[in-house]
Amino acid sequence: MKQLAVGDCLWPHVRRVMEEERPCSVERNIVFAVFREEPVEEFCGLATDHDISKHPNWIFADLVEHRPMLSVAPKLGVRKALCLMDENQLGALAVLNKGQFVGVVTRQSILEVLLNRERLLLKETMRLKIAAETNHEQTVVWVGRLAALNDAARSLLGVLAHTSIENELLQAGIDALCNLLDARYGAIGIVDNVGALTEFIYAGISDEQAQQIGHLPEGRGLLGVVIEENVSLRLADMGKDPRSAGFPQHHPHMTSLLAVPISHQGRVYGRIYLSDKYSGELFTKNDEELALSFAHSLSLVIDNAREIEEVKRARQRLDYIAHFDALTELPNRTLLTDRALQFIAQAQRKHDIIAFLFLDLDNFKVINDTFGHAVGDELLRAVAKRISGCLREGDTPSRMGGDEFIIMLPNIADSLDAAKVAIKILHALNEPLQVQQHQIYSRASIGISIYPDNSLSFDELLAQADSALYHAKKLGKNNYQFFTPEMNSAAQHYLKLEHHLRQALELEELVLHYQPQVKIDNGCIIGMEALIRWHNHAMGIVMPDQFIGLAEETGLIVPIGAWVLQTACKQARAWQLAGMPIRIAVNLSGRQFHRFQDQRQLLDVVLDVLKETELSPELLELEITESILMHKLDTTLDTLNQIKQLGVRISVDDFGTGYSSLSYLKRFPLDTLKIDKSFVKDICTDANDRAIVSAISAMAGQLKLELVAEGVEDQSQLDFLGGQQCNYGQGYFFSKPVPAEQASALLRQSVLQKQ
Ligand SMILES: Nc1nc2c(ncn2[C@@H]2O[C@@H]3COP(=O)(O)O[C@H]4[C@@H](O)[C@H](n5cnc6c(=O)[nH]c(N)nc65)O[C@@H]4COP(=O)(O)O[C@H]3[C@H]2O)c(=O)[nH]1
Repeated sequence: MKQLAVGDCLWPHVRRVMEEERPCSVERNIVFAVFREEPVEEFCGLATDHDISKHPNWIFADLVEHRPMLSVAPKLGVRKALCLMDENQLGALAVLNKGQFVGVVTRQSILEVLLNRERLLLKETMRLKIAAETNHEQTVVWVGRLAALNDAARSLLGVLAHTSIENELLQAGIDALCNLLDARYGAIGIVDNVGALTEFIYAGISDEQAQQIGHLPEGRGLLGVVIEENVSLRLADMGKDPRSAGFPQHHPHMTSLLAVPISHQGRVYGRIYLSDKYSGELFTKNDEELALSFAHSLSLVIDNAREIEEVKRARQRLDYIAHFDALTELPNRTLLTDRALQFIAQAQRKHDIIAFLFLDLDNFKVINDTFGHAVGDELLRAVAKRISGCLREGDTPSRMGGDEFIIMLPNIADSLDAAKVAIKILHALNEPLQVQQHQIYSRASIGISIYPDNSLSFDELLAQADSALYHAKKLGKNNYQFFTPEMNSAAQHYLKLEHHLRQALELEELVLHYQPQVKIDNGCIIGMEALIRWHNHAMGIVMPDQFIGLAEETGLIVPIGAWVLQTACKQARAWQLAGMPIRIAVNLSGRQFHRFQDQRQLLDVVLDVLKETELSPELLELEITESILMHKLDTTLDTLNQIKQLGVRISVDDFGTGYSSLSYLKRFPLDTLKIDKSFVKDICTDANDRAIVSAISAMAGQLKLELVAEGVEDQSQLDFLGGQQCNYGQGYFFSKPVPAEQASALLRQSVLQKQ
């Protein structure tokens, strides 16, 4: 027979993943082939379910990094591959052909192919046996074949002896043995150190029967004798043997029995039994030898597997000690360094930002001296927990020793995010910790460095975070500092803004200004856009561009947005009652829209406001951006349709600057497009802008959408727009956004002009 090569034994359960992915739910026996994006899908290693269960928080890049990168060619013989796996304590090897990933070979995939081969050989032998009964000459051939079969079985078992024990393999083993010896029933039972049955692999009986039999304690009946006395039994009618009393009653009736212990050097690991040949013949001495040979190999497998298990556990322990801090169970400096170097390498390609926070407790020495080391240790554990509770899943908190912790935040949007995490940690540590019977305040200081702004080198970044920490301590402790003064002042400004914005609604610092939207051919006002202004007592007037983003990030956009809607509708209702019914346009930002939408609130808020202010729905226009439309398409469409059904108008703001998919214009229930002011600005000098505005005008005309040109500042722009199918304009040429009173005056004037 042809020698088996690894290419013939590829494992079918292989999943391709990218190195930055994080394993989620892991099915047993899946092997992950890990690739990196550049150079084009380069194979970088394997990760198994075992690796993942050892390090559940690692991304694939971490897992691959800590596993020997071994690969074999498809033509390599299976024995060599098995030796390689044993030598390196690996359950799977990558198969590469000229550097290209072909697949994965595992112990089990090799053994399954071997067993299949054996089954084929067995079938062939049976065929020959039948032939031999009719043709005497064939007997010689059959004997030769049987010897070959025994050889094959031995070599298979020899291989088995080098592998770990797997239920599927035991199943294949008992099936092959039953076939080989023509037995109706058979089972392998493995017991643990205290004699309890841990595995029960059977053939010829139902699962239900097996369940009842498999749960019975060992040490009873004939099979108990085999284990307790470490002897084989070969009986013509087991019912006649008085020792069979207590044999599992749920088993189908058995007459002849062959039972052998699975033992090695006096230690019994279990037993194999076979019973009732189909032919009605009794088990022979030869049968017993074959079963014993199988049992012997199996005992080597189990012996080996238990030893490997012990070594593995010891290795895992060592691995853990090498990478984790024993006191807090956080990663230690070694693991942090490993991860940081990986993230930095990745960040170089992806232009990510990484923050390193160096944290040191402000009063640890005093606490240690006052309450003793046991309390100190417990405090450090509690602090580690508090720090971890402030972080996201991908962040790495680590302990350097003493009361020093380093926290790595990969993938932050900007350095301000690091400041926010630092504040969160400081707040968390400002709450007292209950350690034994003591309530302890353990405040901290934090120094922050940022990759790549401060440095590209990990060592330098740590030194910078340390020096920032020193600065924070000098400034009076319980605070954080960046390595550079610019970052500190940017963070301070941002936090000041946030602090004030949180109070802006309550202190009634927000007001709306209104900017007219004008019909180009007669100059009459047809609507007003509500634009928010913030008059802060300390900072003066703050424009929306400076704080809407912050409001979105902090979630303050929800109450602020509701206030804008309410105030604008109230004003529009007042104008309606004063005989000047015009449309009021209110901006909805992306976060505001989707945050509302997630909570199924947007529709409710609009309904409530319309009810409360009694404004006619057709006088309200919600301005949304193209990006809102492109996000969560289906739910967005639903929400907009519901809003539309109320009679409220919908317009697309800053049209032309967002995603250029035009298909949504047809799908969504839109009324108005607002051409972005950047196109209008150079309309008289830039032929491209002119072409864009003409195209948008023609398209809006075809789709029966109203068109408003934003940012109209002079007559020449207006003249050009007048020549297009653009009926409405908005901009400084007509009026800047003005407070409500001035807007009312403009409206009255417009009404008079109309009359
Ligand atoms: N250069 C120039 N600019 C003109 C002209 N005419 C109007 N503008 C300005 O262009 C902006 C138009 O508003 P937007 O595109 O909705 O852009 C708005 C909108 O996206 C957002 N915003 C304003 N108020 C709110 C609000 O209540 N809620 C939300 N979510 N966003 C708002 O802030 C952005 C900026 O608002 P503002 O600073 O008021 O700036 C306004 C307006 O003052 C002109 O002729 N030339």
